[in-house]
Amino acid sequence: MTSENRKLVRVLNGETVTPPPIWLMRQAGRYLPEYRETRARAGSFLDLCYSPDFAVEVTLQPIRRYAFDAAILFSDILVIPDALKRNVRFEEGSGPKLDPIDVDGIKALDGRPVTDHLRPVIETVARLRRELPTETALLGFCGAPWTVATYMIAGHGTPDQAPARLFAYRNPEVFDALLALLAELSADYLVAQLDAGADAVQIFDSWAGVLGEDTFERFAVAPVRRIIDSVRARRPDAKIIAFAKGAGLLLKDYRQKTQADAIGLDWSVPLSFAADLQKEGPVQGNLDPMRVVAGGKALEEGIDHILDRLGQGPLIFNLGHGITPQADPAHVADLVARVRSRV
Ligand SMILES: Cc1c2[nH]c(c1CCC(=O)O)Cc1[nH]c(c(CCC(=O)O)c1C)Cc1[nH]c(c(CCC(=O)O)c1C)Cc1[nH]c(c(C)c1CCC(=O)O)C2
Repeated sequence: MTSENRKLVRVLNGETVTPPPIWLMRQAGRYLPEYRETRARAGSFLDLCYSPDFAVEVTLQPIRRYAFDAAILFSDILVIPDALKRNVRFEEGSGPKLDPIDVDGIKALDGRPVTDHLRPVIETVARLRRELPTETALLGFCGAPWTVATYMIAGHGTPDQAPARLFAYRNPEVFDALLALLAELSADYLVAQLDAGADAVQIFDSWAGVLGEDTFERFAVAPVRRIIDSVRARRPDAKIIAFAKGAGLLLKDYRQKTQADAIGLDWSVPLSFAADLQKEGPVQGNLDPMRVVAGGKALEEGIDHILDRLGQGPLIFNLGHGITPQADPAHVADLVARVRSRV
């Protein structure tokens, strides 16, 4: 089967596919016992990301169980800061840690080694395309510059990204230079993933929701547009999903301003607004991950609301954010069965 016949790609081309293709953000992860088992064998989380054998294995695990319509490359958005020598590590239970960067550190950043550093990830993409069922789409991804920058500045996750917001107000030019560098490196990285066999790529702006109107334009929209323009200058047919979590009303012209093919929606986006956004093109989302933890009626109602409101147009069924470790794998099977039983 060729790329354009895979269901996810058909939707990205504007087609309404019934039932809609489904995949879940973080579908390879700690809710699966087989993931926890492989993770324990691999060593550190980054060892897992940089070992094509292990990364291929964990990417395939949720496909074997649920036959999702897309596999997402197993890696992390923080491999770019890791390639920039920010000493990224993942400590059990406390999230990612990096060496925080300051003005001088940003001025000294050297992006040249990034491509070499990320070669194992590109190898994983190539192997996945060979090993996946032919009907399964393969998604690559990167973090959006704003979201990646928030971790680089603070050195860890924060509830509101206050350190990055403050840094950006105090050092606007240096901050713009950081976003521009991250955009350029991310575009090269996405082109490499597409060339290795990814059918489409997703740009994760998980922290877009802490921005105001003008900073959303400068820090979220402009750098994502820069990535997309740079990728399309080289790969005009590249299919791109942009996910700006928490952006609310600012999603209104996000697709048009970034030129993304599809936009990802978190669960706080009202379905009436989502239906308006869908008139302009494909949308992806937006089930509350807690409904998958709860299961039963809460899960069924959430699925049905989305399919009732968005099922008549181009839709990629997904969660509104990543699946959590507490999710019961049996509830995921229920979710997939219910989406697929709708005609
Ligand atoms: C912000 C962000 C990160 N990473 C990512 C984002 C954007 C999406 C989002 O908002 O969730 C993206 C990501 N991270 C991971 C993937 C793999 C593909 C997939 O979706 O299955 C993807 C696409 C694996 C992962 N990335 C991480 C895990 C868990 C680590 C482990 O196994 O110990 C996985 C499976 C670690 C990670 N990585 C990151 C954090 C904050 C954490 C710790 C929080 C947590 O533990 O859930 C940074």
